[in-house]
Amino acid sequence: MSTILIMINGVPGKVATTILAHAMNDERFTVVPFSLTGPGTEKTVDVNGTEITLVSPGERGEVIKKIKAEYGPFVTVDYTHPTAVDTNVAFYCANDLPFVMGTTGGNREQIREDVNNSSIPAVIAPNMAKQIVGLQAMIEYGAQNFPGLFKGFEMTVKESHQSWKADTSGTAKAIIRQFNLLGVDFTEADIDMVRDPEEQKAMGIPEEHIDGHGWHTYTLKAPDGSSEFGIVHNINGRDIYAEGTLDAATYVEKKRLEGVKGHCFSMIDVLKNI
Ligand SMILES: NC(=O)C1=CN([C@@H]2O[C@H](COP(=O)(O)OP(=O)(O)OC[C@H]3O[C@@H](n4cnc5c(N)ncnc54)[C@H](OP(=O)(O)O)[C@@H]3O)[C@@H](O)[C@H]2O)C=CC1
Ligand SMILES: O=C(O)C1=N[C@H](C(=O)O)C[C@H](O)C1
Repeated sequence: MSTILIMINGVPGKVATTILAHAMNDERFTVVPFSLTGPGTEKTVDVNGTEITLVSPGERGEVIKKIKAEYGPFVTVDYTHPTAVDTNVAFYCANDLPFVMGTTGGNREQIREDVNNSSIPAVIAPNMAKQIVGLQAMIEYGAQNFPGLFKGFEMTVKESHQSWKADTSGTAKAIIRQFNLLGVDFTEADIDMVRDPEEQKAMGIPEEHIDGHGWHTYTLKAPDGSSEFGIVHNINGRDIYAEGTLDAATYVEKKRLEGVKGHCFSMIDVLKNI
């Protein structure tokens, strides 16, 4: 059976490197040993004994032509930086690189429009952990079938991540949008973001995961105070994102082979079809 060629961008970043290590151990994939990265000065990095060549933003136009000529079609996975999302998507669309976008941030409407106007399929989602995607699907079902169910309820949202995270949680933003449809009055600005390690330790986040976690709590209180509902998803480390990301990569490859062009899929699409 032939394997799927995969290039993971954002190495030596934390999540990109984790996903790369998982892909190397997954018999469905062969890794393209290049990674489009940021302006850092490293030229190569060793990941589990494989040398990955890092391609800086200024070099990528030339290098990608050579990679395509040498390897043929491959799936691109992006775990880079919120400030890089818009230009990366424009680059993937312009160079016909079907992709999985795990990076949060950017202009989400614009990136969907870019894909819709391109010749490639893509999966775009702020969370690739399949159990969280399942939870999102349940909330979306509620929003579509019982709009206004939580009207008048008071919502609080707390999300905690490693101190250097560049943006507000993309997952929290996506879940809030569904709760808005369920009737809750809440905006992204109301999210309680925790980035202070001391506060995180006091919340019970294990010391070894202060530098890599995503803890989310959503609570809803009835207007008369008589009832309270809660949703919690607490993730330590980054391994949980690998399975969903790699399933999304197989999905994008399947869509490419089917000839799908200019279409954005979600992780809920992936979950339903894998
Ligand atoms: N969808 C999901 O399930 C998940 C999404 N995420 C998201 O993934 C993203 C990455 O997170 P994380 O690994 O923790 O971040 P890191 O800061 O550890 O890594 C980001 C990497 O991106 C690189 N980078 C910066 N600019 C560019 C550019 N223009 N093109 C390509 N690469 C660039 C950085 O390079 P340099 O050091 O040179 O700047 C760095 O290597 C975040 O948006 C995060 O929210 C995280 C977990 C799960
Ligand atoms: O930066 C992270 O770490 C994470 N980012 C995603 C988000 O912004 O929601 C997903 C997860 O929470 C981890």
